[in-house]
Amino acid sequence: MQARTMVELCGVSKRRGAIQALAGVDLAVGGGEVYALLGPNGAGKTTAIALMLGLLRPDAGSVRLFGSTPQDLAARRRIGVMLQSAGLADALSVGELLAQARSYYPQPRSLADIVALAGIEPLLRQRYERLSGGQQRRVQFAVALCGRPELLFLDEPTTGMDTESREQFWRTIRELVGQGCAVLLTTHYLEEAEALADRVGVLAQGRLVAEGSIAAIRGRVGQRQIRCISSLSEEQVRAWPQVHSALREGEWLRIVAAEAEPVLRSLLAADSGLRELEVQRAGLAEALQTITREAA
Ligand SMILES: Nc1ncnc2c1ncn2[C@@H]1O[C@H](COP(=O)(O)OP(=O)(O)OP(=O)(O)O)[C@@H](O)[C@H]1O
Repeated sequence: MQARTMVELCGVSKRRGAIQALAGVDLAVGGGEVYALLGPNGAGKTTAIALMLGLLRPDAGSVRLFGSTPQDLAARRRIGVMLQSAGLADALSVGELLAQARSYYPQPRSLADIVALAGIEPLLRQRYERLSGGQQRRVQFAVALCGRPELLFLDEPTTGMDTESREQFWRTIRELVGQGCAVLLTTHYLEEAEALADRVGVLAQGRLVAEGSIAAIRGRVGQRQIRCISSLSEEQVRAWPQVHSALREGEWLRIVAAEAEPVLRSLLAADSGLRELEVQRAGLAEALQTITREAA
């Protein structure tokens, strides 16, 4: 449990139609923390957010938002939300949308600050429905910032944004986090999780199957990939301790091993003609694939 818990799911289960969308999930986001919820399509990420926002109620377990129920108005005033479906009034201009969103809060963020943080100055007079998908995402972000949220929910926030917009978005998130804002983020862009998240939770088929820092998640899959040009046979290498697999691709030998060093020693001792030796850690993508495959 984090200090100053902002939102938490305790033993939460939720069915959606015939699907067990979440099963016994415990998860908490602490003050000033960026928590990235990752997992394949249908893993339950959006369902988890909908429960935290009080849009759905759990079948079992409990949901707390700032220590209250998510339906509590005072708790809801402390959050900002950017969902996959925005539900903004299409025919309004961006300026009108922001005026409307700011009017919901007793002490809204200034328009100038919102516009600068979201980078939407050139869009203010345009009608929302005429904006591109990436521009609409930026406006949705601006709307989420209107109430000076202490906790931001961002469900796949940068889908459709170009590289520059995405990087500006990341800089803004870091600035807000620097001011003490916490973030619950879902994303399919692993570089986004790597750029922003203090902690990662991995959902697979409704269960939280791994949780920790990016380094810890990567470390759960401690495998090393070794690549070299060698005349050794796959069979010979496979017989060595620590080696999970060895595969020949033309003159290249590709080895996956639990630990690199003993395999490297054996390779160098067995093949004096060995060249182009490369060793890599499993990346976050490989780690997530392995974790979700093992969970299945
Ligand atoms: N309204 C609904 N009615 C029935 N089943 C639903 C409904 N919404 C979601 N589901 C099912 O619940 C499961 C979890 O869906 P959810 O949207 O939470 O996944 P997700 O991890 O957010 O996926 P994605 O990465 O595609 O956004 C899926 O199997 C989905 O088909």
